[in-house]
Amino acid sequence: MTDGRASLRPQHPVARALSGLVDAFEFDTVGDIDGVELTGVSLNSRTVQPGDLYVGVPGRHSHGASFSEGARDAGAVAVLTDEAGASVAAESGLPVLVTPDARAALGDVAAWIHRTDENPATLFAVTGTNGKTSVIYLLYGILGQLGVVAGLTTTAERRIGDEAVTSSLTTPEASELHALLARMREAEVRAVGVEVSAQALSRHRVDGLVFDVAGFTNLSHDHFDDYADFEEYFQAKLELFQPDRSRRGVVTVDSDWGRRIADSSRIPVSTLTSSEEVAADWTMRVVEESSDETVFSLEGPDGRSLTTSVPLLGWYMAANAALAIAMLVESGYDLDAIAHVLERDGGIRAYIPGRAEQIAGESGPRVYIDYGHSPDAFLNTLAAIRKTTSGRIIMVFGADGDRDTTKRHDMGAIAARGADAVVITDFHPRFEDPAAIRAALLAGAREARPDGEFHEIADPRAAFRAALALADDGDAVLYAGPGHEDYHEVAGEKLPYSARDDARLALQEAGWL
Ligand SMILES: CC(=O)N[C@H]1[C@@H](OP(=O)(O)OP(=O)(O)OC[C@H]2O[C@@H](n3ccc(=O)[nH]c3=O)[C@H](O)[C@@H]2O)O[C@H](CO)[C@@H](O)[C@@H]1O[C@H](C)C(=O)N[C@@H](C)C(=O)N[C@H](CCC(=O)O)C(=O)O
Ligand SMILES: Nc1ncnc2c1ncn2[C@@H]1O[C@H](COP(=O)(O)OP(=O)(O)OP(=O)(O)O)[C@@H](O)[C@H]1O
Repeated sequence: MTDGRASLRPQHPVARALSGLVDAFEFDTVGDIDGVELTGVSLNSRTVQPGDLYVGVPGRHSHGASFSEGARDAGAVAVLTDEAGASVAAESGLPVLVTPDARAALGDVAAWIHRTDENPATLFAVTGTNGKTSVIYLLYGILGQLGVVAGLTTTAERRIGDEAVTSSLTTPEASELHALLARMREAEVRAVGVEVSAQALSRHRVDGLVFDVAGFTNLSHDHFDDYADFEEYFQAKLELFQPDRSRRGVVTVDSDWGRRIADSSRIPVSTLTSSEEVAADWTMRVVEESSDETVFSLEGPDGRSLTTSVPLLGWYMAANAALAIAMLVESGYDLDAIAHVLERDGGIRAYIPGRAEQIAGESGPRVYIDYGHSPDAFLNTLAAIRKTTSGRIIMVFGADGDRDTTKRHDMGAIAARGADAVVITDFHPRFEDPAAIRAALLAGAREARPDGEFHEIADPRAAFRAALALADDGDAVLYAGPGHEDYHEVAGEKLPYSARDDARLALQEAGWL
């Protein structure tokens, strides 16, 4: 990983001969490959471990091949790169394998080194703009209730049973993903949930795998820094629903994007809806909503159904849970068996770190820490809180620096319309001017609601305390953006900051907790 966070690798890797890799992939070579044994693979010199193949690919800032000497010093035994990187890689003295596009080769190479095609677990993938992490945790929770040893990888963490490491990327690079799957196999994991971003599909991160079931949540405005427009973003997601990526799919068809995925996919697809107006194979209906639980029913294609609950706020969490259940059934689990364990346990058991996570005392306002950072996420979370709140909603949020700037206006506008008071603060300004980011959000808010109550407080700790001071018993404070994260990124530095911990502290200071 790029920021030095830990990754999970197999503890007992079985070495494979470099010459075998060269034969299997017909790579050109520079230097002597005989007798070299591989136990791992890394895309980053800073995470190389002894016995690794270091893969040097061109990046935005540099060509990875230029870090070959560092990789060698860390224990790499060979380098895989492209023509442009070959001569600089050879200066390391390591044997060099050459291929036209090393990133495109990485997934299959990592699968070969880690033998991830041998005795694979059932693989679930989820994509969509919002809800991916939530669906993966819900899948993981239900699998646990079914007694299945499961693993997951999401924006928040990579997890095998009680062992977890914090994620940097949403979807790991292929080198890390195959190592994780190999480690999971050692732990006898039989089902794995993988959160798949559009960027992962565009950048070969899930190459070398075919998912058993892929799920689609929704598509809305996000990542227009990486994709020119909706169509390009959609095409990236659509790739997951093709035979080289997945065997079957479950697609939420509540939007035209979902309908297009279902129509354009070349794998067998079941459809799912939460809307009264849409016909689909699976139908989810909300039965009852409260601040910390949503009861729903789900009817399947054969008329069988279940009614259960998810310990989370919002119709969309019921939709996410319905997608998880439909994916399990598509992979071969029996709906009645799922219904049985959910009834036994009084509903789905799942904890999703930092997604509408509630922090509240006996009295005082309910505080939600959320990861929503797109206009559609704001819209849904605010609507769900409104339904279950008798008092006012105070919303605190900022916007990512150096990421899609085109969504800021809508984020401000939706917050202004959906909340009673808004506190705009800093959220990972990165290398941008934080005041300019806040100004863009404020402009959207003021335009949508000229008479709205808006506060601008740069420091997130002070902003949250100001929001709390505006709230009373029966009110809700929504802090959208930081979710599970434990840092605040400013000018290339990750400063320690956990919104969840700080919210607890602020509630204590205010005498609410
Ligand atoms: C913009 C982008 O895609 N950047 C990715 C890219 O970095 P880069 O092009 O800046 O790399 P570089 O610094 O030029 O270095 C080139 C190569 O040299 C290697 N290197 C570099 C320095 C060094 O000391 N040693 C070394 O080996 C790097 O690992 C890289 O392979 O290559 C890196 C290594 O593969 C990625 O980690 C990095 O993802 C960054 C962190 C990123 O944020 N990507 C975003 C766009 C992303 O993928 N986001 C989605 C989020 C989706 C969602 O929100 O839903 C995701 O899946 O996480
Ligand atoms: N099905 C859904 N439809 C719309 N909004 C949703 C849905 N599920 C979750 N959200 C909203 O999106 C936010 C992010 O949820 P989640 O982390 O599960 O999505 P994600 O797709 O993993 O996002 P990211 O890729 O940024 O991690 C939630 O906090 C909530 O506000």
